[in-house]
Amino acid sequence: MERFEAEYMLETAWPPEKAAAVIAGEQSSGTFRPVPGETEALKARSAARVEVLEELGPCAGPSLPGAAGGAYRRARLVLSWPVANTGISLPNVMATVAGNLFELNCVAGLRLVDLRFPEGFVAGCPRPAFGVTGTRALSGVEGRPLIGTIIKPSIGLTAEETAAMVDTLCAAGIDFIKDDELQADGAVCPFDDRVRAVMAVIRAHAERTGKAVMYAFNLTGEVDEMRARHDLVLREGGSCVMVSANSVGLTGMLALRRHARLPIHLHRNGWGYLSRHPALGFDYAAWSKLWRLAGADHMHVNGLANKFCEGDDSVMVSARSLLSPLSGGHAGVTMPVFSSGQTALQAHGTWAALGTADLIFAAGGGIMAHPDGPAAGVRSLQDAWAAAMAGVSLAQAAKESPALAAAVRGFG
Ligand SMILES: O=C(O)[C@H](O)COP(=O)(O)O
Ligand SMILES: [Mg+2]
Repeated sequence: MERFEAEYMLETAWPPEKAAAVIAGEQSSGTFRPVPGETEALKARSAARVEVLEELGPCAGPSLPGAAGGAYRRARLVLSWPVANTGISLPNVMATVAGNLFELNCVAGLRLVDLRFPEGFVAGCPRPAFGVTGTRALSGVEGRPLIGTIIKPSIGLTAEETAAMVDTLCAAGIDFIKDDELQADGAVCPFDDRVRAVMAVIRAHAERTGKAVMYAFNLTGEVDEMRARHDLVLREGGSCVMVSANSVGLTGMLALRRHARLPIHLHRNGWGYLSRHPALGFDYAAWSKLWRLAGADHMHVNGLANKFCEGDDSVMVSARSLLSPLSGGHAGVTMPVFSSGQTALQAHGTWAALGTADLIFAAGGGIMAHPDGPAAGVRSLQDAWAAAMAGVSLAQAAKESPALAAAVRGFG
């Protein structure tokens, strides 16, 4: 019988084998007491199995409140479940691998670090329809990152003001623009008005230059709303939609994916409550796999020297995980979106650390707050990336690019 696996970092004061057995029981056929129907035959059919339990040594602990007391230690724990328990159902996999187990009192810390699915499960999920290749084809950008921005101020601009900003950005040669996650369908800038106003500008530039800038419209909402908003973007000639993962959940994402004819740009806002404590929640590689299986074409990974708490190494591990195949038979690559406090100053480091140009590099403040204005902001990012990929240092490139020189002065 095919099984899927979840790997955890477990912290407990209980004997680890006992804690592992309780977690496995709680997440499959068991509960706090044996119950009459829990026969050996049923357990053989449906119980979770402890595949690996490797003690990693003592720790100060407890990392989390409310845990049973004693001498705390850490262990690497791999559990498996029969696919028959959930079927090919990502919402139910989520309840299984990341459900009640986090609040068991034998758990002093628990972090989901990886998920592994059999080929048949991966094949049965929708997966990204566009990924890197499809995004490049639609945006016409090859051989370098898509240079992008987030409309700022995030919220408060009208549809017409947003379109005017898009006009400036298109004239400056930007590749990609997105709504902020706070801008969806509010009274000041209704979704439909924004799409119509922005797309008129994008189409006008495309007629002139032959290049249609990719705009990720934030359609986050209820399922019917998201479908209708997607259809409007498609009718207006748009090439991308954006959704907030944690707001719509896997079910909302799957409904959108099954309907969508455009790339889905997945914003991970809320990631902090899922990951910020190192002994709780998810590693990005595990969490993002569920969204990749659900069909995310682009996913956020922060960026080097970002404005949040995440360190550079973690950012790069996340980005590389998106570019790694989902399984032997299905690449399902999702394009990493570097966004959060990015400016022209992080291009060299990003290129050196990632070693591929298959990314979207999105700077909101880094373009809008450029000392010489948004058009110079776009230019500074273009010049920084061209220099980085040509092996020209930032200092050298800044001598030849006034926009880059101003970025170094303004953001350095
Ligand atoms: O939604 C995003 O990605 C952020 O708002 C990034 O904005 P910033 O580039 O100004 O940090
Ligand atoms: Mg934002």
